[in-house]
Amino acid sequence: MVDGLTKVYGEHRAVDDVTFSVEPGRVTGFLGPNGAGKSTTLRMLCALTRPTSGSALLLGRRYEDIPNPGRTVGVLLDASAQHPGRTGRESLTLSALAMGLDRRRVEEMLELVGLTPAEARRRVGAYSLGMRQRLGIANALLGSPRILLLDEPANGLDPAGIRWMRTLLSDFTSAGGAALLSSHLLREVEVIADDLVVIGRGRIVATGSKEELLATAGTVVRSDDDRALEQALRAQGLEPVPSARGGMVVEAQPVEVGRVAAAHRIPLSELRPSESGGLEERFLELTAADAREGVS
Ligand SMILES: Nc1ncnc2c1ncn2[C@@H]1O[C@H](COP(=O)(O)OP(=O)(O)OP(=O)(O)O)[C@@H](O)[C@H]1O
Repeated sequence: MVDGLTKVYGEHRAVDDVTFSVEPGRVTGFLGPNGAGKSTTLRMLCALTRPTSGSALLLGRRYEDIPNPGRTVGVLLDASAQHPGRTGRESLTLSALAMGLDRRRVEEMLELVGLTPAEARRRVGAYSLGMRQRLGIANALLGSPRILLLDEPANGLDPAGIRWMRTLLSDFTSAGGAALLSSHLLREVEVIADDLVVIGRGRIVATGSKEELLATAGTVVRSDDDRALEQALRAQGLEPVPSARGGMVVEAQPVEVGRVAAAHRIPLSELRPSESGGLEERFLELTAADAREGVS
């Protein structure tokens, strides 16, 4: 779906050779720290930003080549961008008319996202962020699309709202839909997504099923001299990644890491399998280097 996608702003590679696909029947979480390139990627997918190179296809076609795109792909990029002067119902009705849909669909969607008739009569300008997100999701689902692209849809939702969204998306994917949703919060995505695409500084850092990424065996190691240990590990062909919590993470068994440290007489203060911290630890490790470089 996204192949070699790149967006360069001046000298800055906001999205750098990004390749991934979103499978039907699955919710794919697009995870990365602020500024990682998530929104730019989503904007390129729906033709709001022109790629510098690479391609972004939806069911084999570019967004701009899809006739009546709302019936193929539902998009929510910025819930706050909805017209503040219109009521929720007006906003959905206009979209329904533009897509050639029956007005009854508007009522169905209002009900689906839990906006009451009284709320639907209020102007969007008076909505809370959570209500705007619900309205935005209703808008995205209006045309019964097969693909959903949602940028930070859980923003503004409380924990109950996030559970609601999980159910909604799981109904969508059970019917064969493919959903891509971005988030900078691992906790949100962990609850909702089946697959993960992790991005940092415009580049893909990891992709796979949530379980796969959780299960990736690794070792957390900390020593008196991390620099020397890092060099020793690299000399063995290993690739230690500095951890956000100090020390480093290595894709190898603890015993293997321990042997390298012993051979170089480097005292260790910590040596353990990394799975314990789950995806969070992995996310922090994967993005630690990006975050640090971003600060300097
Ligand atoms: N129109 C633009 N002109 C110049 N730089 C841009 C433009 N749009 C985005 N960028 C830069 O591209 C990088 C990626 O931004 P993007 O909004 O895609 O990140 P993000 O992962 O969605 O983060 P956030 O969650 O903060 O929105 C950032 O460094 C941003 O400053």
